[in-house]
Amino acid sequence: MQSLSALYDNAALRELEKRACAEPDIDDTTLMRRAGQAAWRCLLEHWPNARRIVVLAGPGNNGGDGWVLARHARDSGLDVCVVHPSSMPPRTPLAMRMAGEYADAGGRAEAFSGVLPVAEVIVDALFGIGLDRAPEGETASMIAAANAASSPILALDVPSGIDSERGAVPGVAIFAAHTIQFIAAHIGLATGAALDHVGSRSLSTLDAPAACFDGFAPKAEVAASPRFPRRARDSHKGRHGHVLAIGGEHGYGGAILIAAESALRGGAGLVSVATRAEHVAALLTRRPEAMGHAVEVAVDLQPLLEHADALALGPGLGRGEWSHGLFEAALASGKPCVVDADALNLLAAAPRPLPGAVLTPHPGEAARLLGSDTASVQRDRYAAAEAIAARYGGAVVLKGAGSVIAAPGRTSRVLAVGNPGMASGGMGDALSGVIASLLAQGAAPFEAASAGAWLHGRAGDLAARDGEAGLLAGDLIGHLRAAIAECTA
Ligand SMILES: NC(=O)C1=CN([C@@H]2O[C@H](COP(=O)(O)OP(=O)(O)OC[C@H]3O[C@@H](n4cnc5c(N)ncnc54)[C@H](OP(=O)(O)O)[C@@H]3O)[C@@H](O)[C@H]2O)[C@@H](O)CC1
Ligand SMILES: [K+]
Repeated sequence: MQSLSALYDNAALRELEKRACAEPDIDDTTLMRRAGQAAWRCLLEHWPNARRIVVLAGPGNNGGDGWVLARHARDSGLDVCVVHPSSMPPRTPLAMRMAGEYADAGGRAEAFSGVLPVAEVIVDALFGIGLDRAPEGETASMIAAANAASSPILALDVPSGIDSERGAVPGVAIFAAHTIQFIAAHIGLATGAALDHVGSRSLSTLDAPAACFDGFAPKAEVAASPRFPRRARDSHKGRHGHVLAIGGEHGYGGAILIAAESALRGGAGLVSVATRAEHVAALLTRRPEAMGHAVEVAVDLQPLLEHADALALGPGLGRGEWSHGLFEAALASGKPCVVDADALNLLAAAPRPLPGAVLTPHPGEAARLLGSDTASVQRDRYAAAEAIAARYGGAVVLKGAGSVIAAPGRTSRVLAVGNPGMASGGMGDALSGVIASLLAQGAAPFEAASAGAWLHGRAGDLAARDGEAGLLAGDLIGHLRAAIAECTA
């Protein structure tokens, strides 16, 4: 049974289409008819009162789906106009056939003249998985005109202009109210810039037989909510792990405080903090449950490392001599470790394999780890996360809309929780804390990364019920306990 959680790339979708067409009672025409009909049903479900619709039809089979929908809408008595680029009439045999059937039935179609007819719903069937470059000229104008109209847009398969494999938006792209995907969910619609364009999402499998999916692992999957066992009645703090948070250079005390508090709310039995002496009093005032230790030289870290089960290394760490010393001592301990913030920058400058670690870069830090640039990371977030995992050996959480979690030999996961209110200072420190907390409680790096990122996003969503703008890391941390409770058997 296919779901929106199993994500496929375009090669897989094309192969699935081929396999479906090899079934005795299915051919490519059947699939396109089913796609157009499923899209028509979807339109009716979302906009049952629409009387006038405009269908933007591109040259390929995505356009073909649009012509089928237009025919159904017309047969049902709606006022329908199909608009196609004047320079790009239907080009594939299937699209030509569906356009012909629509015309034979007396349907209205016109070449784009610069303005779109007025409509209550616009159907976007310009480009689907076949988009291979940024739309330009006339097609870019059609997309801009559709976005500028006040009508909601139903996108067929992919909002036109989106790279359905990578989530990137190379130029202009449709802002859909809803996107109905065909056969299987597209990996690129779950992360990055695409998220602002897809609207709500649904999937029609076009009744492709389940056997078509045999031997086909998804390229990625949407991270499911983690499951935690209920705590034993005779539990004690020694059973729930000891986190050591390391960071807080002069002038950067807030980050390490947030990481420590988040590690406590993530369920760790004990949390120690190794930081500059000036931050200890503030830490203990804010969170007396944490144990603050003034560490002025790396050697002071040794006894603390010995007692720790996992480390949160990097929040406010800085990049000076003190920072280097703590960074090297922490990694030399071989303890499970979250490497974040300045520790990622130190790692980028002195790369080494860290198989037991969880790296939590934002796109800028990811670019430094890969020796590339932020735009390249964002152009293919899956590839970037997987490349970091391959290069450094541990688990990776590439932060940003639709955070991607990767590790060598594992199917990548993408988060469907979280919200833009979380774009504020301290959120990354809170993520480090909760992942370190799970590492300390015994989770393996990939599971700690995935479960920690999910809890962080879910707590952010709970906090955002009071509004997104102005949401603070401290507000999110206040909801971690509830998020964990939701996931506890
Ligand atoms: N997979 C399945 O199982 C099923 C798939 N189905 C449907 O088929 C869709 C895939 O169809 P598709 O392969 O014909 O590609 P599609 O997205 O229509 O575009 C290709 C055309 O656009 C052109 N073109 C590309 N980029 C451009 C640009 N920026 N600017 C201008 N032109 C550009 C490109 O031209 P070219 O690059 O050759 O110049 C080519 O002509 C899929 O998304 C789904 O809706 C369903 O019907 C049934 C089941
Ligand atoms: K489309």
